Formats: sequence, structure tokens, C-alpha cells
Amino acid sequence: MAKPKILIIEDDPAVRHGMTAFLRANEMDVDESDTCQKATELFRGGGYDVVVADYSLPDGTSLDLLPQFKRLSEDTPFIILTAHGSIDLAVRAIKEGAEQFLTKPVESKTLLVLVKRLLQQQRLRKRQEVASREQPGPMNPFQGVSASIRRLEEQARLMIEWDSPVLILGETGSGKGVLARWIHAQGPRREETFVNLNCAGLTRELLESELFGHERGAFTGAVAAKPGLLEVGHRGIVFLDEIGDMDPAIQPKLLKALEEKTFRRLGDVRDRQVDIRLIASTNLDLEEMVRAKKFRDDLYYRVSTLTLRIPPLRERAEDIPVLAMTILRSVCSRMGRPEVQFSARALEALKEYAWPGNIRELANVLERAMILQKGECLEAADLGLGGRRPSHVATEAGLVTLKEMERLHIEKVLQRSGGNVTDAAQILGLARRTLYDRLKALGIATGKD
Ligand SMILES: Nc1ncnc2c1ncn2[C@@H]1O[C@H](COP(=O)(O)OP(=O)(O)OP(=O)(O)O)[C@@H](O)[C@H]1O
Repeated sequence: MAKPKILIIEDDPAVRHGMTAFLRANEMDVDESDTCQKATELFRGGGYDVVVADYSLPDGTSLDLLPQFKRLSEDTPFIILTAHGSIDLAVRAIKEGAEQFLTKPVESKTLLVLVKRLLQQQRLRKRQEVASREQPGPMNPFQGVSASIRRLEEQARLMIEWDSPVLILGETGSGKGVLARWIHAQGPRREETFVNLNCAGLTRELLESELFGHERGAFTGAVAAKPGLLEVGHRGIVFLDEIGDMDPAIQPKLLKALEEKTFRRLGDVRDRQVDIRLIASTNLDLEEMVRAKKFRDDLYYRVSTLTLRIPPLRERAEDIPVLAMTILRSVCSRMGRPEVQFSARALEALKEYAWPGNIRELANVLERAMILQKGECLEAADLGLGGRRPSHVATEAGLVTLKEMERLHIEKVLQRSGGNVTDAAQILGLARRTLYDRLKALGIATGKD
């Protein structure tokens, strides 16, 4: 990954060299200028992530540069340094669009922290922009014509207004998260936060501190206090994915938060008030887990007040064409390609296949097909379903071969890591090379690393 690129504009050589050397030693790419003119030339070349400029320069001030630079690149943060900490100047600088104002002498470490924070904010902003462009609104979880999906929509609409918890049941990849987001977007809490947490694979300590937060010193490594998701989601919706995997020791605390609307951060002595709507989901049989005493019955009764069950794709094959076309359209637009159609045979193949990984698997198959084929029509052979098991062979719901399970699991982890193979390999406990070999053997395309 390219290093962040910083432009330092400072006419005092000692100060300039000091800042440059320190930022370079901290993995940043630094260009220097001692005048406004040279800085303008450099900045026009583009690609700067942060500008650090002394106020007073031999041929002008950084307030002369600021509006020009903002016109050229509005998103590049601008830090102004000055020897005279004047409130007036600071107010003008901020009004003109400067992100920060620092009084000299500036400690290198302070500058580094500030630059890093601005870089992080910039990254976050970009990610949010991308996300909002990719998803103009929440996805429609009820695409299709089947009676079961219409029934699900009717039931879900009845549940929107209330504060009672909702339990969403469904196989892996069937769209439980999409439905939870839809409920949030339609309901009275839509302006408030939606936070989600996957309870699977987290140690008890981590899950507890993620949910309830902790005070400083609550455990080794708790160097600062941190609010939990219940606090962050106050007034909004907390979506707990895979609640069946929640450690039994945490379950009574969650029940207390739901029933009494209070909870306690780890290491804290006082209760805090919280108002959340809980949406939980699982692909496990929670009732069976209650019978087997693996899940608390009181929590089960509380979270399952309102239950929605998403049918697996293979039970609503008539919905597959609509879903596939919607997903294909969004893949094309993400890739900047003109719209692609399915051949009649390809649609048949999609309907015949069992889809043990449900909509997630469908989306992955279509994305891979689009990466590998460049024409205007997707044929059955382009889908690569040949080696996979058609629906009439999958005799019992959810029963798949070990190889299919491996493929599904890898696809799921890749999805969670945003397609990043290095991160996925780490989650799977594999060497990156080994994961690449498995991807090749299973015919999984990633599109990026
Ligand atoms: N109605 C839909 N339209 C388009 N894409 C969808 C739809 N439902 C789900 N998807 C896509 O399928 C994938 C899986 O969806 P989601 O994460 O909601 O499933 P899930 O049931 O919560 O999965 P898991 O059991 O792994 O938690 C996501 O990439 C999502 O974008």
C-alpha cells in the first residue's frame, strides 16, 4: 500500500527538516517547500493526503494558499502552524477551511498524532461515501414472487413500529442481516444508530466488553474506558448476529439489559440506563438448544417475542430469477460494466441448484461469473455450477458435502473480510499461500486482495 503523502511548507530549514525527518521515520512520504509558489506547483501535481503549512512565508501566508488548495482538492486536510497563537488568526483559518491550527514550537509527536488522526478521518469519510454510493438505501429483503416471501413481508411490516425484540431465523446467507437493516430503516428508530455484533467466534471476555463496554483497568489491557455497543446503540437498534453462540455467562446480563433497561460496564459499580431495540438472528435451532440447556430459556422467551423465519432459497426457487437479476445489476454497476443478461438456460441452472449458502452464495457465484466472462449474456456454463450439487441431490435441508461446506465457509469469511485474502487467511488460520491454493482448487474468485 502506498504511504500517505504529506506536503510541508515551512521556510525555516531547521523546523522543516525536523518535521520531514520525523514523518518520514514514521512511514510517510514527505515533500517540502519553503515558499508559496513552490508549494502551489507541488500541490497542483496532486496526490497529497495532508498539508502542513507555516502561516508566514517569504512570498505570502498560508491563508493565501488555503482557498486555492481547497478549490483543487477539498478533501485534503490543511494544518496551519504559527509562531503567534492568535485567536483571530485561528478563527480565520478555520473559517477558510483549515482542519487544524497549531502554535509553534510544534512537538513532532503532536504533529504525527494529528496527521494520523486526519488521515484516519479521511479514510472513514471515503469509506462512508463509497458505502452510501453503493447502497442508496437498505436492500429489499422481500424480492421475489413466492407466497413465503410475501408472507414474510406481511409479518415483518407488522413488527416495524414496536420496541419488542425480534428474532430472525434462517440458514446461513439467507439475508438475516439485510432484513434487520430493513426493519431499522423502516421503523421509528431509523434516525438513530444501527449497531451490529456477530457473537460467533468471540471469546467470552471480548464479547462481554464489546457489548457492555469497560472501565479503565477493568482487565489487563483495558488502558482506557470504552463504551460498549449497547451504549453506542442507545435509542437505536442493536443487531446481534448468531446469538446462539453467545456464551451462557453473558446471557443473563443481556436479559437484564432487555428487561430492566440497565446494564453495567465491566469494572464499573453503577448501572447505566439504556433504551435499545434488539434484533437477534441465528441459523441454529434455538429451541433445541434451550431443551439441551445450551441457551437460557428466559432469554430465549424474551428475544423470540416476535420471530421471523426467512425461507432458504431452495424452498422458493421461483424467486431466484428476480433476485439474480437484481444482484447482477448491482454487480455490473459496481464494476462499471453495461448491463448483462442471463440466457434462458442459465436461469434454469440457477433455479435447479440447491444454494446451501443461499443469497450470499448466489451473489458470490454471480460476481465470479462477471469477473471471468466479458460478454453481454451469461450462459449456464459461465456460472460454474457444474461441480456443485443441484437441489434434487440435497435431500435434507442444509446437508451438503464437506467440500461444499469448505467452499461456503471460505466464501463467508472472504465476504466478512471485504474480499481481502490476507485478512481472510488470518481468520481461517491458514497461510496466505495455502488459502490461494484452496481458492484455486474450489474455483473461488476474489476480485481483489
Ligand atoms: N434481498 C437481497 N437482495 C440482494 N442481496 C441480498 C439480499 N439478501 C441478502 N443479500 C446478500 O447476501 C449476503 C448475505 O446476506 P446477510 O449477511 O444478510 O445474510 P445472513 O443470513 O445474515 O448471513 P449469516 O448467516 O452468515 O449471518 C450479503 O452479501 C447480502 O448483500
